[in-house]
Amino acid sequence: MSLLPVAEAQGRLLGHAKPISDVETVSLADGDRRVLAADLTARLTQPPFNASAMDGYALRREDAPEPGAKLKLIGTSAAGHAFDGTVGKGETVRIFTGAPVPTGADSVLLQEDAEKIDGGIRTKYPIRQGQHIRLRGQDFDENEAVLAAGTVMDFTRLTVAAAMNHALIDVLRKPLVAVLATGDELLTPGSDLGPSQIVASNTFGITALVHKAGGNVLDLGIVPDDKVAITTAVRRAQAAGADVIITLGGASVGDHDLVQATLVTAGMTLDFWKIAMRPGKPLMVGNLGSTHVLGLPGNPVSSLVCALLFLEPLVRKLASLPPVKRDTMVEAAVTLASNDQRQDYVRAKLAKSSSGKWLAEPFDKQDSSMMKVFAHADCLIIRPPHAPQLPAGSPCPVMLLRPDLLS
Ligand SMILES: Nc1nc2c(c(=O)[nH]1)N[C@H]1C(S)=C(S)[C@@H](COP(=O)(O)OP(=O)(O)OC[C@H]3O[C@@H](n4cnc5c(N)ncnc54)[C@H](O)[C@@H]3O)O[C@H]1N2
Ligand code: MOO
Repeated sequence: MSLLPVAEAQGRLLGHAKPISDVETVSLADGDRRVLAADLTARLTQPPFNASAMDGYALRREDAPEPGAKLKLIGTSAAGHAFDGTVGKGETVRIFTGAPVPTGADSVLLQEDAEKIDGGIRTKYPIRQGQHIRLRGQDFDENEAVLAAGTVMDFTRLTVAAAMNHALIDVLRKPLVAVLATGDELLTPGSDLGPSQIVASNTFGITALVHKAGGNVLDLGIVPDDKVAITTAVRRAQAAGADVIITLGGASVGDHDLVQATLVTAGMTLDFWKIAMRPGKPLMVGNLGSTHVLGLPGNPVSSLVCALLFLEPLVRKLASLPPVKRDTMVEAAVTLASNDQRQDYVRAKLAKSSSGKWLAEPFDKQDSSMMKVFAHADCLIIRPPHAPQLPAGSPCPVMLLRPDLLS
């Protein structure tokens, strides 16, 4: 079987992915990073009344055409406690920020610009008609669609949703990703390991990536290299309504690599297997009905690189979230060797040069089982298939492991 180029494999996977349209209702407190399922319209006009923007005095501009006008104090309007009379000729009302502007008044004088006199105030500065008043509806009107369907909620949008008097919002259901680790050798972290046993670590990185990409995880745990056990776990995922099933390990060609055959027997249609990339060559993609199936290699670095390139964009597309921008250009800190037919993702550190340029320096050891190197890396240098040697100082494409690193 020939190896599929990375971009073609990504295109095929994402080409089949349809954004989830199921709707659920959540409280605003749970609304961060959720995607609005429908336009959100205001349930009230904001501000609901003409309100003072300052602490001072409400008055009629025509009563103070010049500094030095004397006005009689007839009452107080505070936030939550309106003055219910009318400001007449030559009168003023003490007013505080956020309080309703009383009927009759058309301007607010800052308290710093007023001199207190017996029974009232004297204005010290010229007054502009309408100054320091927030007009009713200047922010938004009742029934106005302030946030459009598809908006990703965040701190500003949650605040305006609350101001629109919504306690609950309708959002798109999050994709559910079932994660299944396979392998007789695997035990959960913290276990007492016997000879030839290792810790199953990949699930934790995959889970974090799925959460960041806007999905939920159903952890199916660890199952042995056994067709019945794998099938049982896959049926559990289907019964739970998983949108994506991730298998970890058993993706290659060994006698214990049963995942693909088991899934095909369980009804999976294989779309493609084996990608022209390093690490991650044995990646398998198929579907079980409407459920996407991604078989990731067992080697931790391979599984996480595959997850960055395939799972993260898939989950974000299903969740109607925009792709994460991870690709950028830096400079090669050292000369990079020519490449073979597999697109290489080389674990590298980023450092700023004295002239302010970002330089990528690969780690010496690149084995796809080496998690420490991956954890210390900032980026993956992308070496396209058959790339010639790249001299130190040349522009060099990288994929950032933490997208805000260079900002
Ligand atoms: N004859 C060939 N052998 C291999 C090929 C090949 O083309 N021909 N491909 C190699 C490549 S490339 C990779 S990558 C690996 C991937 O193999 P599998 O997906 O079948 O992975 P396993 O054999 O199950 O495991 C590989 C390695 O990773 C450990 N592992 C597995 N699951 C986990 C987990 N959840 N957490 C942490 N570590 C895990 C496992 O113990 C193995 O050490 O195949 C090459 N072989
Ligand atoms: O390509 Mo594998 O993914 O060597 O580690």
